[in-house]
Amino acid sequence: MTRTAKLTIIPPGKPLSGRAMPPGSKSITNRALLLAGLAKGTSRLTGALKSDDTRYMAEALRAMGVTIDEPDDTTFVVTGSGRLLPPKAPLFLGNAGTATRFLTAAAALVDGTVIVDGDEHMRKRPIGPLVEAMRTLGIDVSAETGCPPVTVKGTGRFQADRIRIDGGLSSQYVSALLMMAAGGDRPVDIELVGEDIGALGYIDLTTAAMKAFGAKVEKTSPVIWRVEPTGYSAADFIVEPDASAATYLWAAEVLTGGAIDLGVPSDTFSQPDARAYDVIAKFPHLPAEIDGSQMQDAVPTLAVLAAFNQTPVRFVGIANLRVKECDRIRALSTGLNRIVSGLAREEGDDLIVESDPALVGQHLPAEIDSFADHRIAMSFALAGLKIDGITILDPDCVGKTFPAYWRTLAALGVTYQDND
Ligand SMILES: O=C(O)C1=C[C@@H](OP(=O)(O)O)[C@@H](O)[C@H](O)C1
Ligand SMILES: C=C(OP(=O)(O)O)C(=O)O
Repeated sequence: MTRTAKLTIIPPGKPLSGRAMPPGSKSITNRALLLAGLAKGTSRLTGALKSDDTRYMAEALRAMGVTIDEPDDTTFVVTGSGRLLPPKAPLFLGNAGTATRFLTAAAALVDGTVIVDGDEHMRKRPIGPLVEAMRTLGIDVSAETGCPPVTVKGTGRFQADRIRIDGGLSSQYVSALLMMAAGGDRPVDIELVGEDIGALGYIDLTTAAMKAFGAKVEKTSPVIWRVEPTGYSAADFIVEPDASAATYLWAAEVLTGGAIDLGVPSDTFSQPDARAYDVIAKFPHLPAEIDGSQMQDAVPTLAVLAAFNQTPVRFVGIANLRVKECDRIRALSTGLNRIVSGLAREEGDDLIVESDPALVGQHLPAEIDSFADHRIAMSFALAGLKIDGITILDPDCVGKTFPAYWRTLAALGVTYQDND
């Protein structure tokens, strides 16, 4: 299939209203796929996301002997043998952080060699802290550059009472070790070390998914989780809609003064990004400072929204946005300044957005580089709802987590000029 090079958004000139469902959660789908793959028996995952990131996870599990059927667009039927087998070739995981980090740790449960690799973007995303933590358990694992590819020469077992991990760069390292730990042969304490961790809510998602697949995990202190060596049992599991995807729809609603029914109340999500709802609801009076540390994937949405706010907004607690699919702080400041020079600036790892409500209705032709990052493409599309001339480069990159994004906006009344 050929990729669309660019897409220009035509401001709808009216409130966006109607029904628009976000897809299933990427974070929860990739946890459930792995846990179902580690279990013995058949699990049925419904409401799941089918996108690049979850396809990479499913393909990797198939390469390790798991049977995965896909009876419809939102269901995976996963049959595991209780063991992952060594794959014949390196696992290629694109730029899926969850799949890459989770499978690196799970590879320790394989008796044989697993090479975990990704695309050129993933090969720049750090995995050193996870690799180091695994090494302290005597697992033979190496990542020459501190980023993928990672080679794990597992024996199917590991010896550990305690694993210390710094989750400052990515909470996914912690989630990966927690999910691995239930496959051990004695109880393990996973202890967070280091100053800070990105969204702790992702750890809660992990422990909730583990419990749904029969694991016993308990938080014994603010920084320690005890995992019992239960392994996993097959389960039927419902994946909730994706809260990060929901942020674009919530923002589209307030920006256009519309009424979009997502089919799911904002307070029923268990994912960290649902916190963004209350912030978005304050528009056009967003706070002067927004701490993005506990809702990181919502920051691009909030930053583009901030451009239309009554007053400037400083985003803090977002340093690890520099090691996501791209350097998101740079991508946001670059894109906003392309619309109007001076609209955003970086101060260390903070992003300051100089709001300008008068942007609305202007003709400001700007080509926005997505940097192959779905969230940059999806958030700048919001600017195109109010400014004439916004063109998103590489719009197909939304396929990472929200393949129906452009169609979803179209169903609400947004039209495009296809530049190809
Ligand atoms: O655990 C997860 O599902 C995720 C954790 C976050 O990443 P980091 O932990 O790397 O910050 C988030 O940005 C990512 O989209 C999904
Ligand atoms: C950071 C993200 O993804 P991941 O780390 O799972 O690649 C994201 O989806 O915004």
